[in-house]
Formats: sequence, C-alpha cells, structure tokens
Amino acid sequence: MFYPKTPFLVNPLLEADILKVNSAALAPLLEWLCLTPKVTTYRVNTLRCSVDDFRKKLEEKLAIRYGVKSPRIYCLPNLPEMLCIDPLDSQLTKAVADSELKEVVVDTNCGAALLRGAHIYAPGVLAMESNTEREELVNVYADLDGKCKRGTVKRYESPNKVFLGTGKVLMQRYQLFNNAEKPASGVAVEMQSNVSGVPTLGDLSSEDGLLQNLPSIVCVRVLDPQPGERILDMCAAPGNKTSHIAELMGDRGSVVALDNSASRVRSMLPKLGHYKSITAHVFNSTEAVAADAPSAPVGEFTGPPFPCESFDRILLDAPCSGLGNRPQLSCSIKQVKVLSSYPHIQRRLFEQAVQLVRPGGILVYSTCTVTEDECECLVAWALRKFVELRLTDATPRWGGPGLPLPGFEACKSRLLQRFGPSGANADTVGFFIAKFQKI
Ligand SMILES: C[S@@+](CC[C@H](N)C(=O)[O-])C[C@H]1O[C@@H](n2cnc3c(N)ncnc32)[C@H](O)[C@@H]1O
Repeated sequence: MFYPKTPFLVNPLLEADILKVNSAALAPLLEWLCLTPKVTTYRVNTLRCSVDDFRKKLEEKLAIRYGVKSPRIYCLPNLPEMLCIDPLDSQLTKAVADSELKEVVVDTNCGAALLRGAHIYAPGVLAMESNTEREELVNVYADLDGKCKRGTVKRYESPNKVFLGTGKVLMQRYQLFNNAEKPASGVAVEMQSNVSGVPTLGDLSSEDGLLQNLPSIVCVRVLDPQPGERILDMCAAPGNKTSHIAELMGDRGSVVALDNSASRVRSMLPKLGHYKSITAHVFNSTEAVAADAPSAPVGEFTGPPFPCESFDRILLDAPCSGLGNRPQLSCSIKQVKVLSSYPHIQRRLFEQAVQLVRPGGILVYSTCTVTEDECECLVAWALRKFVELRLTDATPRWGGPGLPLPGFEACKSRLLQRFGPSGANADTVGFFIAKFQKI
C-alpha cells in the first residue's frame, strides 16, 4: 500500500526541528512514524478480572469475527497485566480498493485510528457519496492534504488520497451532515477490513481491560508504585496511567490526579471513581507547590497546591507534541513556534515536580513524542539544574536507549528508554521515559 514517507507533507519546515543533533536518524524516524504498529495491546484491570478471563473475552470476539483464522493472543514477560493481539494473516487484509464500491473519505486522525483497528466515528467523516445506503459496503480513504471539505457529496479526487480499507455504512449522509447545531456522534462506518492487517474489532475497552500502548504500560511499571504510598500524577487525563498506578498499588495508598482541563477531568471521573485510592482535581500543575506551607502532613491530603516533599513518587507524563502517535498520516502541528513551545511548559512542570517529591522519592518524566528537545535535552537540562536529582535505570526495559547528545555521557543515555524505529520493540508508538531519584 502507499504510505507517506513523512508526516510533514504539508509542513516540511518542521522536519528540521525534530532531531537537530542526530539528524542522520531523521529519515528512518519519519518513515517509521507514518507506518502502523501491527500488534494491538490491552492492559487488564487485575483488581477486577484475571488476565485469563479477559483473554477469553477477546478470543470470543475474535472468533465471532474471524473464526479459525483468528489471530494469536499472548502475554509478555515482566508485564503480566498486558495482552497482545497479533495482526491478521495477510490473506485477510485487503490492499486494493474495489472499483464497484462507493467511497467515504475521512480525516487523517480518524484514518490513523482505523489503521489500528478502530471503526469510523461520525465526526471523522469528511465525504460520503450521495445515495449511499445503510449496510452498503464502501471503500474508505484518508485525505492527507486536509483539503476535502466536510459534507462533500461527489467522489473526492486528489493525488494524496490513500485507500485504507473497506467498511459497512451505519449512518447515512443526512444523519452525518444535516444538523450543524448538534454534530452527529457514534459509529458511522463499521470497518470490515483494513490495509494494515490489524483486526478491525473497534475499541473493546471496559472496566476489565483497556486498549493501551506498550510504552504507556511500561511507563507506570518504571514508576513502580507501591501499596500505601502517596503518588502524584501531574498531567493525568484521560487517566489511563492513573488507573494503572492504583491497580499496581492494590488500590491501597493515595493517588492524586491533576489536570488543568476541566472537560478532560470531567470525562475521566466516572472511570476513576471505581478506585478508592484516587482523587482527581482540575488544577494547573505549574502551580502545584504551596511554597510557604509547612511540610507534608502525615494524614489524608487536602487538595492542591501541596507542601514541598509531599509525594513518594511522581509521574510527569507531560503535555507534548505527540509525534509518537503512530501512524502519523499528517502532523496536525503546522508551525515551528508551536513545536518549540512544549519544552517551556515541560520545564515549568518539572520544576514543580522536583519540589514535590520527597528525598529518596522517584520522579518519572515521560512524553509520547520523539523530538530531542522534549526528550533527551529536557533530561540534560534537568540534571544540570537540579543537583539533587540522580538519573536511574528506567526498567523494565522494552524501549531502546536515549539518543546521544554532546556533553551527555553515553552511560546516562543508556538509562533512558526511547521507543523508536530501531530496537526489538519497534512495533509500537514513539515514546520516551526517564526515571530520577531525589537524593
Ligand atoms: C499526555 S496527556 C496525559 C495522558 C495521561 N497521563 C494518560 O496516560 O492517560 C497530557 C495532559 O496534560 C494536561 N496538561 C497540560 N498542561 C497542564 C498543566 N499546566 N497542568 C496540568 N495538566 C496539564 C493536558 O490537559 C493533558 O490531559
């Protein structure tokens, strides 16, 4: 199939800012970002459900869809709460469009999700040909240029339109486009097959298990939360790592989840309400330190801001450029100044985290991106600025080492985890993890 060779077809100037030092590694990185990870991964909520029981539920869904051709489900060592689903046999993937079918065009975000096995939700649909009926099979394309207008009725012609798979229509044009005041929601097209070979099961997340990428699961394992501890998740929404933290603690202790987006906190509350250890607050974490408060109280917390040294462990899963979210069919960031704004907020959050962690405590910094500035350079800055921080080994190790930087010893790069195109676990999203101890 045709895949773009860079997510920056529309905004090529940004490419120079991704790897300023390791520029020789840029071309393979960009190509890798455009490709789809083939393995689907779930994290089981082991407080509610055994991994075996969740595996059986997944197997049943796969059997209904693919019968004897169902792909394998398996576990990984050191990550017992995780289940992986292999891609389909290549005979079940459909690489070319059927010229008899009408077509639907989706935006690149929706296109990326469906290559990873999702169905098409109404807001992602840009074009549907007139007279397309419910239950009709259609070819699905992504519009890489971003030029297809929402509501387009004719066949959309563009050299940068890529075929993604075949789906069954569940919503017609009038349901999708006729009500400007109340945009349509729900599944508009149920995918039958896609060109990536990832099973088209949609998102089977429930309270028992969550669709989650390998590095996000590894990240909380690196934090290594223990029962009874006080943990701060500084940028928590949608709460996927927060719930994992509580699960690894056996829901014993205190997990404080902060996020400055009220709507994102509102939507994670029902999910996090099942854990008695978690409290969530809408709060700007760049102001999370109550500088003149007495040291951390022994009993229960009140809300933020918190006295210095309040927490045993802190996760700073920072807001970032998000370039690691594969496949990147077309990067949504259009300006260099937007890309270069992230290290600033990351440093401000980091400064708060260093004050809030207790001596001997652990701080994990992570991003779902691949730029040097937001990953290795941030770590080098932190070690220069905070002499009380020691970089420690980010284990369990599933990603590769960090990229080399001038003046940053190779032995330190090896303590980091970067998920990128090289290494044994390249079939996942781009991600970065650094672990510090306050001494
Ligand atoms: C990468 S996402 C976090 C994902 C989350 N940790 C998870 O795994 O489900 C970054 C989050 O940071 C939040 N954020 C951005 N600036 C913030 C700030 N100043 N204070 C708190 N949260 C912030 C965003 O709203 C966003 O939800």
